[in-house]
Amino acid sequence: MLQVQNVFKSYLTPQGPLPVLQGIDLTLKPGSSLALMGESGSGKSTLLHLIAGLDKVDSGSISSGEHRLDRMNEAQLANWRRTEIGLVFQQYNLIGSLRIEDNLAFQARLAGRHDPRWQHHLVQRLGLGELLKRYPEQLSGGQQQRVALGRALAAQPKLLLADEPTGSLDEATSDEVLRLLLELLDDTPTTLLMVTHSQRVAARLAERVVLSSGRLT
Ligand SMILES: Nc1ncnc2c1ncn2[C@@H]1O[C@H](COP(=O)(O)OP(=O)(O)OP(=O)(O)O)[C@@H](O)[C@H]1O
Repeated sequence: MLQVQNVFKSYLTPQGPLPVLQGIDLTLKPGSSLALMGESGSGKSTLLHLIAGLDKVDSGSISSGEHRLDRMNEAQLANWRRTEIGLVFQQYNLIGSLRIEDNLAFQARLAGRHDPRWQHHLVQRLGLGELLKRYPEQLSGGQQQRVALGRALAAQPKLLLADEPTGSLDEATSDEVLRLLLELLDDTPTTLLMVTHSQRVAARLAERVVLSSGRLT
């Protein structure tokens, strides 16, 4: 279970501190799925980055079991990202110099959890079997995003953080990618936190929260 408690975060700007998160409370149960919505600039990516351990809170706590992210040093945060977090972005972020099969295995290898049988299962479920020897630039956007999902899930993360994962896809492709993701998550204890601007996408997840004026509603 991931718990965010009373989290505040500001950025320093030339005009002074810009308060972005002003008392965020959030609980993510294992296996749950939550859509994080809110206007552009409301702080959705900021919150995702804090949970991913890519940035630090000003105050408040983020905890997962006995792990306290807000008390981790850089090496511990790097380990948190490597072993517990799967990240998926709007722009796929595959490694251009690696074939699809090696992109898929990349994070699982880093996490020390490469499991050929689980990867094979993901390849089958995501329909990537014909594409394994290709490079990312030889794939469509929807295909690349399926690889990015496979890469994130291959490492069997506790938490999958997805920042507008269907934002670059047309409606039909977006629906297909989301369907595959939700089906795959049914087979795992992985929790999904997804930033989306789309009500259609948000409606497919179990829960929805909106970030506004630094707070969740
Ligand atoms: N590194 C930074 N330094 C200064 N200000 C920042 C930084 N990162 C983000 N901000 C500001 O913090 C606010 C929240 O940004 P954030 O990217 O979290 O919003 P968002 O809700 O994800 O937006 P979008 O939907 O447009 O992606 C914005 O006003 C943004 O300009």
